[in-house]
Amino acid sequence: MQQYKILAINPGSTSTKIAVYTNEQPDFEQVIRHNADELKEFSKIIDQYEYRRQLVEKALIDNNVKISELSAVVGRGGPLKPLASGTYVVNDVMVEDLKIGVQAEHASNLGGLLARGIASQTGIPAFIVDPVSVDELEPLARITGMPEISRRSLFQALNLKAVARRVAKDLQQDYNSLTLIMVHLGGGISVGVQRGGRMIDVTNPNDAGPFSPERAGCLPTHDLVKMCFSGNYTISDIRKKLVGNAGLVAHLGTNDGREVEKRITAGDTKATLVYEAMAYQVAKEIGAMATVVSGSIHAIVLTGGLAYSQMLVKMITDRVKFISQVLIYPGENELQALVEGTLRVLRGEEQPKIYE
Ligand SMILES: Nc1ncnc2c1ncn2[C@@H]1O[C@H](COP(=O)(O)OP(=O)(O)O)[C@@H](O)[C@H]1O
Ligand SMILES: CCCC(=O)OP(=O)(O)O
Repeated sequence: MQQYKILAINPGSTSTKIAVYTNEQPDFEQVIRHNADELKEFSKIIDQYEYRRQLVEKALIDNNVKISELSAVVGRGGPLKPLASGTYVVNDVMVEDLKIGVQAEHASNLGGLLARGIASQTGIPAFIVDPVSVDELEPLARITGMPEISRRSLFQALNLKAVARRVAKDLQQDYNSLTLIMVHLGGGISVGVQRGGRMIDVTNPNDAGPFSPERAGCLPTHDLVKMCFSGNYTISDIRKKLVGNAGLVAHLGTNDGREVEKRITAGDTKATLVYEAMAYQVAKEIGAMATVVSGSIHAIVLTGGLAYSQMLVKMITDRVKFISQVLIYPGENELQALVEGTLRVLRGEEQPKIYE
């Protein structure tokens, strides 16, 4: 079998996760942490490019990997224009959109740029896989009660698509024949319904659905508008109150599910109420997504870091198990998903897509 060596890069707000795989086998995985003081000097996320590139290249040297040995480099894709699921070549048009943050500023915009920057040194291909702007929404799912505002498809597509493939394999079913409710339980939470290989409805973790460890989720609109016009907050304050300083962080001062569970076990009633409320909102959204496909579902799938939590998983499962079986795939496995998407293209199992 041909051997492919692939560097995968997943930039997050406080870390850059990297891995080198030979085919499906990891040679090494490393989390490079960026402390808040180091990041403070960059006014925009995009300005961190050079700083993060140098750290990735140092990690390759530390792990005895030469760029010249690599077959391809792949990065997590950011909020680009709405696009179909798949593996994309990082081309000039994409580079421009990643630089300007065409739908939003997000650390994942650095993924394609870092992949291209490193790959171009030896002329190997650079890819992204299932960026957060994968958009397969049905027309019905886009409409709101305010014609000027449509619902947008932004979610943890990379993990949810990879896990849906794994579920199909484990159930020995064709990926395109399954109807699944897919739930990413991470720092942000998204709940979607995938039918025929397409995520036909999904909540954007940054402005809808359940609250999460660090995001506010769906809010009563009038109260939010009143807060925005109160004169007490800048736009940046409000953004932080919605994403970053919201959810468990706002209620309990931590974004760590393990810490919350320690408090619950020690008898902290506030922690219990807030954690249960988060599970309640996730379950309610799963119920809503079940109506999208009239209840005809093969499985509800829970994934992401919080799916490691037996306590949270039980709280959710107790409320939704009447709908369908609940399958648990803990972790976010994004580096592996990037490598899998790249291998499908290098092996000719899938055509690479071109971003326009
Ligand atoms: N064993 C566990 N029990 C409870 N919570 C956990 C556990 N492992 C991870 N988490 C929580 O999962 C969340 C992070 O999930 P993850 O999918 O890694 O998020 P993201 O990639 O969005 O930052 C954090 O709140 C973390 O505390
Ligand atoms: C922008 C939507 C996807 C998202 O929220 O991803 P993270 O949870 O990784 O920030």
